[in-house]
Amino acid sequence: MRLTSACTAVYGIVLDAGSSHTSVFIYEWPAEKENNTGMVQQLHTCNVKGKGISSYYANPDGAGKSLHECMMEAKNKIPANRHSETPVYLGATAGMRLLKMENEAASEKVLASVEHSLKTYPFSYQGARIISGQEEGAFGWITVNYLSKNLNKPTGTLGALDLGGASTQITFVPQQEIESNDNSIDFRLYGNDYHLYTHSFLCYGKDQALKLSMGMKLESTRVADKTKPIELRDPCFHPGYNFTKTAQSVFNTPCINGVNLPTGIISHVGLGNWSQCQQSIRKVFNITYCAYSKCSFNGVFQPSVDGKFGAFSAFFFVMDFLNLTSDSLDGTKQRLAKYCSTPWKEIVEKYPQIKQKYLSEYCFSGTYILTLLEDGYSFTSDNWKDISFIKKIGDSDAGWTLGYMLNLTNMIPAEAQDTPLMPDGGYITFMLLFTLLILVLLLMVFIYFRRSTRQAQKDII
Ligand SMILES: Nc1ccn([C@@H]2O[C@H](COP(=O)(O)OP(=O)(O)OP(=O)(O)O)[C@@H](O)[C@H]2O)c(=O)n1
Ligand SMILES: [Ca+2]
Repeated sequence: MRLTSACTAVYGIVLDAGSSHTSVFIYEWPAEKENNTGMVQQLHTCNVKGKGISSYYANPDGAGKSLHECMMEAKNKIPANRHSETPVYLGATAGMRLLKMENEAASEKVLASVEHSLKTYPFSYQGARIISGQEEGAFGWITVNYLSKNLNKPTGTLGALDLGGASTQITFVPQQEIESNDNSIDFRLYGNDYHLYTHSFLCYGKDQALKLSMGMKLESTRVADKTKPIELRDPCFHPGYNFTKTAQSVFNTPCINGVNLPTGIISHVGLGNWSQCQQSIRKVFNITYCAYSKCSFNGVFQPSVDGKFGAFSAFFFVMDFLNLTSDSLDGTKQRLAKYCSTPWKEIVEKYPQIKQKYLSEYCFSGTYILTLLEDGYSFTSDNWKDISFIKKIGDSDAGWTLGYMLNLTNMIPAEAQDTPLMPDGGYITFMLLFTLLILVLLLMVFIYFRRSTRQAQKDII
């Protein structure tokens, strides 16, 4: 959507360099209203072709080059006279966090490549960096609350649930004390103090969770004949699904280590059994230890979920594809069970336009989402309705990028502002009309006095 107001528009660009892909977001706002909640809007978004920047670890130059088409689109969308003042930020998330863990030099080369590329465009380059999981969670929360115009009102806030390919974030204002400093973030925005709980689970995005889960299923498999493919009988894939994959393609991740995994060819065979699938997914959440009064999983403190939540990114993509964005928890389980047991052949016939790689994973992904929300975060059938699966709020995508830009451009003041710092469009119009009215009145008074003076002169004559 383009702003129609006559006042000058200001622009900002944020690149979301995710584990699975990069998106370029262009934001626009009227110069005079920058301190109001909900004023910044998404003008345009462009999906970079190909995979995320971390996939260029062996060919770092390719990472920078991959951004070209979308950056040219940005050049065309933003008026040329605003280019030099438009800030560009790139934030990389879990894919680059994992690459940094695995090969720091390679991650630096990839960042240098995107930096070099972004500096070739006529915008104001402001940096390319790996953002922390805490930032990712907190800025996602700011985005959804800014867009819902919750921030300068006394109303409750919206919790934020973000599911990516390689990590997942949960952020909300809890009722109870935050027992761990790592999970606590404080903000003062528009004169209100916010005490947030946030956690980012690296390796628990949906692509890495699939690898974890497949790895666990194979861990116990004894390989008798190394020349034969190892059979992985998987309840999370449709009956009739049968593909061979290299072990390398599945287990090439620092999220899986120290386990005795096969190296050759895997024959991945679907069983289509939802309840067994859920059982297998539960194993990726370690709930055996907790040093706090309460934990989600893997020993991470989590207070009870409270209030309403917006669940975006892959939470939305998957639940929207499965048509499960507005069911009860029980209804969701039943429909998911039916979907998982549908033969692979039928699924392929029903969705010929969707890439089979993605199509094959929706049963796993839907079950993973359900298990993460119910067993991991402790949502129940009572508060399931408090989760809204969303892509956008108004015209802007829910995600961390908008919050990140608002923060870096100092667009959210800590204190509430009663009077506008700069007169806005309405104020100027009002003052013009008021001045005009005074002038007309003065003119009328002047004409009246002249007439009555002349009449008085005539009367004397
Ligand atoms: N229309 C779409 C878009 C994406 N995906 C999938 O959703 C997952 C996560 O996508 P996204 O939220 O874009 O993750 P990233 O930002 O790339 O990953 P991360 O945040 O972990 O860095 C990926 O498996 C992707 O293939 C999907 O199923 N349907
Ligand atoms: Ca993401």
